Amino acid sequence: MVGAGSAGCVLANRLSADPGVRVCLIEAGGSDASPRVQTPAGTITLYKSRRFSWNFFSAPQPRLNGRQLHCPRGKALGGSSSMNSMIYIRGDASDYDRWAELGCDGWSWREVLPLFRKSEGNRLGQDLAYHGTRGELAVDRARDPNPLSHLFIKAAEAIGLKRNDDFNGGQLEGVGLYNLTQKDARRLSSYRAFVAPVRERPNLQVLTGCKVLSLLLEDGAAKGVLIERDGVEQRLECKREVILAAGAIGSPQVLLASGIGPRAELEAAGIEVHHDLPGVGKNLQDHLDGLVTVRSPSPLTLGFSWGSLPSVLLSPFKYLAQRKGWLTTNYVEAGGFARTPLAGALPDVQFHFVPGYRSHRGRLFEWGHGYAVHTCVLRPGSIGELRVKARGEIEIDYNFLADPQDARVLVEGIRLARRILAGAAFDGLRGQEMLPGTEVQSDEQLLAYIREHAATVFHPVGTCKMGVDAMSVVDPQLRVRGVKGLRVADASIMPTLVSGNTNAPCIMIGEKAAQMILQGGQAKAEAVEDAALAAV
Ligand SMILES: Cc1cc2nc3c(=O)[nH]c(=O)nc-3n(C[C@H](O)[C@H](O)[C@H](O)COP(=O)(O)OP(=O)(O)OC[C@H]3O[C@@H](n4cnc5c(N)ncnc54)[C@H](O)[C@@H]3O)c2cc1C
Repeated sequence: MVGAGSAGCVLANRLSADPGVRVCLIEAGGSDASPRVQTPAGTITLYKSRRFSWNFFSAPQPRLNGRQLHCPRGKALGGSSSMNSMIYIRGDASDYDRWAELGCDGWSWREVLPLFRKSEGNRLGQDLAYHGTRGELAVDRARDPNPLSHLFIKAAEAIGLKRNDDFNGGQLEGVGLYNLTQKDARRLSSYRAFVAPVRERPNLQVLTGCKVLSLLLEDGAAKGVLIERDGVEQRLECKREVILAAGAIGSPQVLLASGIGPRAELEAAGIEVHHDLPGVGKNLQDHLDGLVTVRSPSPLTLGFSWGSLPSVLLSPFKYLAQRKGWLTTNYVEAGGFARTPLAGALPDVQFHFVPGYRSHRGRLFEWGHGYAVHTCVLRPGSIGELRVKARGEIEIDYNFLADPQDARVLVEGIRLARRILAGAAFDGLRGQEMLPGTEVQSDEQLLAYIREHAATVFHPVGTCKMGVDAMSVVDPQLRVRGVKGLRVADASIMPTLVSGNTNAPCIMIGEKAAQMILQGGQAKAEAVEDAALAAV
């Protein structure tokens, strides 16, 4: 298995639970044993970390003033679940029903809900029709939410948005506190939930610091992988199958480097074509996001100032002694889903409220206080692609705003976010709006602002699309079309982007892949037994 991320870790757990299956989990990154990873508030120090992040940047985006957008992905045990903001959201039931309508049998909401429930260890007493309590993935609330997170909810209710105490309980729309993948105020990555507790299994081997360069292909079948460790290349062969779980950038990159992809592009990059599969790297989708950020005089908000110095200095002690205080925050404790005037029956934007100042200069830290709302386009129409370059390198082209409707939705979403922040709940806390800035009001001005400042909320998916059409890369059993012994199971297989954050859906994809592989193995064993009996 390639990649110990959100999907890879659950898959490694489920497969190795069968003593008859031997699993080798290969991860390019290293250990996750760092307070920056394990402490929720450490999350923002990871985005640009050279140790924990693949710091990808996109190709210049022509409709975003030629800017290259940052695309961090986790590079450590746990993958992106070791650097993400820990929000646990599944999306809308209709997301999965849409996959089924596109020909992905077995992936409708009714069929995937039991898999979400299986891995979940819900600690909030939420509706058992939707939630599991016995899974390894603890799901909790922020341990010590900032008072402003509650104010955001109050202000949103005041403009008519519904309160939602469970975004995963059958109704996405509304505002509330997010569920988080945390246990006792510590991050619970997919690695910590699913692999660390079973690492002693004799049939599970975990290799770190091993980058998979390409697949070993023989007679149209995957026989193993070529890895690089400490500058040395090595061949690892497998008996049964190779599973790529290297994420929406990593998995197509390995396929393309192995000569599996669009023929013309591979040839242009000087890569020998093993299998012409035109969909590899195509269908890239992500949530484009616009920020409203406001200064505040209040040291209640997260931020550095002389006023907040005592609480900042005390925070490590408060965390260690009580598991409370600043270090418990994931910075996006509250948010929700709303319909702009352009929406149909379903929400078209998601909010992430930050009870701290988000820099108007794109910095990680700024002196002083404030609060912010991120607003993203939930069901984007713009579709991008990954392109392979010489030496197998990848160019990420989101193609943002190719669909002009995305810009219109984002303009309306930012307006809605501003209306929330204008509410009485923030009176007394409100300072100057730094972005977009109060002078930015018309559609044209807001669009210009988006072009200059929009970013993503780090949810790339779809680059090894599951489906039954000519552009699909894997079939609904996640087998790579036209190559034997090879599957993909991670964010890349999503045919369409789900309406929400993507970690929980990736964990579900890992569960589903394991279920299909184990059932397939079972069916094969039974067929051999039947054949043997028939021969007697
Ligand atoms: C900063 C950030 C914040 C986010 N916040 C949230 C959030 O709050 N909630 C949420 O639901 N989602 C969030 N996401 C998104 C979510 O975490 C990801 O969509 C999800 O983790 C992806 O899972 P995956 O299994 O597809 O891949 P990953 O978890 O990215 O795993 C892929 C693994 O493969 C490894 N790998 C890649 N290439 C190779 C190779 N060639 N050889 C060996 N190993 C390789 C990587 O190092 C990585 O460990 C966030 C993402 C980021 C980056």
